[in-house]
Amino acid sequence: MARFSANLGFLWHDVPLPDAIRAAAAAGFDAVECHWPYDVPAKDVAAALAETGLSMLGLNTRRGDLDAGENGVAALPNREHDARAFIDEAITYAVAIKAANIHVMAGFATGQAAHDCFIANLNYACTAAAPHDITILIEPLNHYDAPGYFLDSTTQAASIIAEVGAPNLKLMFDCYHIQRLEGNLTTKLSDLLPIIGHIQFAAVPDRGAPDHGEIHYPHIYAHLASIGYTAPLGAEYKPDGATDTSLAWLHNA
Ligand SMILES: O=C(O)[C@@H](O)C(=O)CO
Ligand SMILES: [Mg+2]
Repeated sequence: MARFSANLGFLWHDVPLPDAIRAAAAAGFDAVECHWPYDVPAKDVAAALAETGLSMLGLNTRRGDLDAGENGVAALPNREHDARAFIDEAITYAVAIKAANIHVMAGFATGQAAHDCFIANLNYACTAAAPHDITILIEPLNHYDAPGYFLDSTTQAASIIAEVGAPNLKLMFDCYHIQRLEGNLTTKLSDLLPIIGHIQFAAVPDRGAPDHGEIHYPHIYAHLASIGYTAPLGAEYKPDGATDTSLAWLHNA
């Protein structure tokens, strides 16, 4: 039977993070994950996790200058100082709340200099994270929602993971983004299984609850079980209204 992690960047995003953790536990999720928890003291998040018994699976590095529309800086040449400060900050926070994964956000960039910069920053992140048993994740984002994002295919992600060659660098396979970019989810999940560190999902194309749209998720759950993937799947969707009224898919899974 599939297990699920509530992505609190989208689910219960309207309540403080510790309360969102409690809500996810009450709803029956097996774990939680978040985007950018940095405004909340780590001790408050750790206390809610201890109280509920849930694990925080992951968090993201900061995006950078939001007013300037940044969406990560790790592939931005000449921003190494910020990229590494964000990586250090994410590791410190992840250690405090015992989070297993950090998604290092690449940003809007293209070309060889961006590639070289991303590789160097990922090397830095993997080396710094390894003593804490933290895995670094990279996530291709679809170019409808995030046009110009540096990482936009599974082929590119697999090639970067091979080039860095660190055992703690893995792919965040977000079924929503990969369906919009490439499709062929069943085969891609099998082929990429050795480098997958975490899986997320949502309906396509509206990014709503995973109970409608062009992906039949019960097939994906069964396929993942058949290939031995048993980690919680990250429900990273945008509820149409209150999160609590969007959970029929969870109770029917
Ligand atoms: O899919 C997403 O957008 C997220 O997983 C994320 O980390 C923020 O861009
Ligand atoms: Mg995602």
